[in-house]
Amino acid sequence: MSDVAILKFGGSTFRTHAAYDVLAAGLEERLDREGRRLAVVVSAMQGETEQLRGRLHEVNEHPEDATSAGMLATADLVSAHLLATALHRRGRTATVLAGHQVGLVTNSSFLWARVIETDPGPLSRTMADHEVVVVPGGQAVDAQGRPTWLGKNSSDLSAIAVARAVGGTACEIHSDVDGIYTSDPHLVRGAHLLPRVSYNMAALMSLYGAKVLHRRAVQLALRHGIEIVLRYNRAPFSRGTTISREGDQMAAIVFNQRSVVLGYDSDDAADCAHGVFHAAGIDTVRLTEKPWVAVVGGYVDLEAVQRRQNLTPGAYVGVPVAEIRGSKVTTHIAESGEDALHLAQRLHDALDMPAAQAPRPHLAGV
Ligand SMILES: Nc1ncnc2c1ncn2[C@@H]1O[C@H](COP(=O)(O)OP(=O)(O)O)[C@@H](O)[C@H]1O
Ligand SMILES: N[C@@H](CC(=O)OP(=O)(O)O)C(=O)O
Repeated sequence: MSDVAILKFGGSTFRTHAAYDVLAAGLEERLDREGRRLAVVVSAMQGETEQLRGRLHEVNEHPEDATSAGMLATADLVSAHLLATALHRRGRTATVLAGHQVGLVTNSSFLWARVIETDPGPLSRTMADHEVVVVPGGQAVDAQGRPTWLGKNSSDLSAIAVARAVGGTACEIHSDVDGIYTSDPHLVRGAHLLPRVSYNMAALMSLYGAKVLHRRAVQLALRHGIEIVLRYNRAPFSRGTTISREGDQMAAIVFNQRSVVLGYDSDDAADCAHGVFHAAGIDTVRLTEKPWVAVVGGYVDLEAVQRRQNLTPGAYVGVPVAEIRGSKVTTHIAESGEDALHLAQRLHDALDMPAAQAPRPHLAGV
């Protein structure tokens, strides 16, 4: 289906209900201009997924993963229907393909599910008689048809999976930034746009917590040769970064104030914890300087995971801030999320300095 454009709009696009009509107008303009059909993956309205998580935890502090998956994924479904109805109001043909309809089958790791099978049939049949097919991000089902969630911020991954299913060679990801910057442009002064980034570098940045793109989405795009184009989420949807096999040499400071480093008594214990988190689908980095593991991006009920997996709980060490120069990564540790911000700013200010003059690695507790 080469006449389909695949677009993803993140939660930052939907801050109000009026935003759905604004986006519908933008999509309409594109339909008229290009004549191509659109597969549009949308995220929940900003903050809605976490609101649902809060409601769930009010009723049960430790809900079962299958329940959380079923509940959290509904936020994106609501968003998909709001966009479809905004398009209908403009007289366009649009429909929603939810997780149980879209053809993505995952394993039964309900909250961090991995796609094991993609059936292109539902999308191609539905695209044949609709101008726009809207897909809620993050939703899928396991082999028994039970709802699964691809994880926090996983709409990017859904978008690449949709691109793959429709045979697309590019996927356009829209957000409140027009691309990947040398650090989070909302938090670090002087961060600048990187126009061409390689898959490997984008994956490395998201592994260390750059929220702009989901790590597994980048890996899936690399595997299937799908170019990722990052764009701003308001008309004229300016294009900032292209991710493909080629990218410029670059340096960046990556952090997420929700990430934590956990410390263990021995390297073996740290290796074991890393393996267990990894098997559960949770993004972690084994920091080799010490028996430490960085759990990246937050939104993990660490207490519950450690208890269920029979893991000795790791001790809080701090918040990781990664300095990436080419393929070399130095992880600095800040004492808190607030400190991580200051450390990131200092490291970013020093990015253009020769390595010898740059600040030495800062390891908390060392
Ligand atoms: N290196 C980076 N480049 C660009 N944005 C970044 C980077 N690191 C973190 N971000 C953050 O990622 C955010 C976009 O991701 P996200 O909040 O998930 O958006 P969306 O809701 O549109 O998917 C930006 O608002 C920005 O603050
Ligand atoms: N419901 C998802 C939506 C998502 O992927 O968000 P975004 O595209 O805004 O990162 C979440 O909050 O995790």
